[in-house]
Amino acid sequence: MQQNYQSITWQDDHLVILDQTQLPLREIYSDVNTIGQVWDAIKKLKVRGAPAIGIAGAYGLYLGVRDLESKNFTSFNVELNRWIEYLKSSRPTAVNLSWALERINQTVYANKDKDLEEIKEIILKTAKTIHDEDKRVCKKIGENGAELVEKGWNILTHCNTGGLATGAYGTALSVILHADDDDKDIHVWVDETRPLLQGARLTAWELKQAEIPFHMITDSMAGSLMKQGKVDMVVVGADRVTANGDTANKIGTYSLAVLAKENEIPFYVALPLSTFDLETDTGDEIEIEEREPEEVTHLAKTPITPKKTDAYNPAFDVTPNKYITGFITEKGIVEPDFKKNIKKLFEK
Ligand SMILES: CSC[C@H]1O[C@H](OP(=O)(O)O)[C@H](O)[C@@H]1O
Repeated sequence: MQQNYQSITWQDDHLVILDQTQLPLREIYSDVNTIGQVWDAIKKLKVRGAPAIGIAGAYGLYLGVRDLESKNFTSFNVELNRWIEYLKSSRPTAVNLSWALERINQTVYANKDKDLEEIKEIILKTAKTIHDEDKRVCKKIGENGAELVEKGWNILTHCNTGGLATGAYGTALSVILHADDDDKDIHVWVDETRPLLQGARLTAWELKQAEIPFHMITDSMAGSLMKQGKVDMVVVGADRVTANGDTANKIGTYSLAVLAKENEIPFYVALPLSTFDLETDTGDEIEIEEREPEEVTHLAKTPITPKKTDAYNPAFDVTPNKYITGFITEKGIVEPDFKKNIKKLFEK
């Protein structure tokens, strides 16, 4: 299976990103040369999707320290951690950003006695490793998840969780890509995913590229399709899964999970281990990003409400673990007891 596009590429001495705000109408690749441009790209969802945000943040940290002329490691480390907090402020919910930055921070500290220029190169090398690992991990997630899919199934998915949202292949969409590759003759119901329409704009674009049959639906149609027996499986991505399996994901995911339970439809969350947050016990503690009301009151910058209309715009919601059938990871399928079995994923 070939994906002939990359959401993020490191090219010589800078990042090149596929600007996801321009898809599906325009495929615009932009050069990103500074940490500020990385912060802006993440904030404006030019780069988006939990794993892709982590990868971009890792390269962004290198761009932030590359030209530092610190007197010693201590002053270098102060600047490094200042940039880590800066990058984290771009979007708080997806744990992959803080996971990637913390991994680099720990690698730097383990090499603190090295020459500062060598440490900078180690930061870039670690960013590239995180990027390459994500590609392999997402392929494995797809292979593991495809085994759950039966021939002829109709699969419903939400938001965008494909190669655009990761290093390659994706998470939930990787399951769909690999099920199709295994000749499972699937069909996909693609939630448009208001307000930013990641489903309509990005998942539709990726499924067209993969030549996988799908129908676009409005978010409000999902329940009725389930009730009619037209959905065999729901698979979504995640931005942060806590130690007990509570899952933060794109707004609208909770409603899908409740509807799936009501209609006895398997509901799976596909994610890399880097999206689990074992430091957080339950979903009640997850910070949910609130975005500008204009994303709700406007469509493609055209107002769809009367002037000065107030709007509430949480980017994510939290699905309690009781609504989740299982987690599809690169290490296999995780089933309840989630607290126990998620912990086992991380045991050596
Ligand atoms: C594999 S991407 C995970 C996750 O990220 C998306 O959010 P956003 O488009 O705001 O970055 C969505 O929640 C996906 O499920």
